[in-house]
Amino acid sequence: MREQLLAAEKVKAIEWRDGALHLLDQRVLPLEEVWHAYTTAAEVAEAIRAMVVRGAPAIGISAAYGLVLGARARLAAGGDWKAALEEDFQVLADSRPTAVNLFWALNRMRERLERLKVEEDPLLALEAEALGIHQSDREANLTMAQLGVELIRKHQGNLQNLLTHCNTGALATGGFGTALGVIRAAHLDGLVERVYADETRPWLQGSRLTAWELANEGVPVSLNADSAAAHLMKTKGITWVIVGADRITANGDVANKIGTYQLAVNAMHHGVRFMVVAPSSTIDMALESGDDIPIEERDGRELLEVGGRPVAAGVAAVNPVFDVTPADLIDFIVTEKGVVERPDAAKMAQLMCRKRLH
Ligand SMILES: CSC[C@@H](O)[C@@H](O)C(=O)COP(=O)(O)O
Repeated sequence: MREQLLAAEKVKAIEWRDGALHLLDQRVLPLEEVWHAYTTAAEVAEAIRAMVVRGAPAIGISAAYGLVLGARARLAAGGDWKAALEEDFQVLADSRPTAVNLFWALNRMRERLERLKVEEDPLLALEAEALGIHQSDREANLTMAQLGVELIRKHQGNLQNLLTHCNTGALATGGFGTALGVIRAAHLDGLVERVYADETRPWLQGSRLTAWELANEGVPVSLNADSAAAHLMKTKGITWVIVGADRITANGDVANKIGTYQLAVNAMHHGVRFMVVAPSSTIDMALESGDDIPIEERDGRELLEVGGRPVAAGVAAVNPVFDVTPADLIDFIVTEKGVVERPDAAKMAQLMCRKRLH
């Protein structure tokens, strides 16, 4: 199946070429396909903050390349370039708070920096590390897609109606996708009747990105208002909710796009299985539980305006863009190291001791 999945890898959102980071602008999809080139760490940080690039793994990969750009400028400036590079680490780390992949990738870059030997070219070494982070995410996607499909096949063999939230596909990762990777692979395996894609207010990752990715591949997809999910679970024979994650804590709690928590509550009520798909770079064993995860709050204008026009003038808005699903509402966490069923602290610790499966 791996070969089949590789052949199906079409859309890319991140490219490193000619010494620059090229990002497909996710703010204007699907109406326009616009690429921007970035040549400084500060520009990459701003692209992450403004959500030109988004999705936990994609943010981490972009930050790693951003650090390479920072190192290039600091080396050219001479002097104590490693000390000066700390500013770039900081500006990239400050771009978004919730997805731990960002900090994981920056830590990996820092570790590589600390391991530099005198005879090594620092820039080549850091570039190789960033490329390695990108490639390993791509491979993790393929492994998770296979594991997720096996789970679906094991639990129900016939055609499935699946529901997903936000965008977790090629646009959000270095390769095939996490949750959407499982869904795409399930479709290739002939297991999908229909995918219900939550529109994912307020930023509309579902309408603008997930529906686009699935429609491009001929996957039968229907877009629905987020608030329709419980009704659809009751009336449309949905068997799985499949979502990604931005941070998973040591006890198996999962932070993901706002609205995920209510999906999990509803899935439990309706006997619908709940699968979280995320690479181990999304797991933060330093945090005991989801209560410790910093939840990003974005500008209220995302709610108060539509296309720049006010729709609810004169009131305040509260706009947390992630929520935390408690571990006891989750049936499976699928990672490239294996699957955890009914996650808890002991099972998460065991998972993290395992090697990657491929
Ligand atoms: C593979 S992506 C997993 C998550 O990052 C995704 O579900 C999500 O919440 C993305 O949020 P976003 O605000 O679009 O960056």
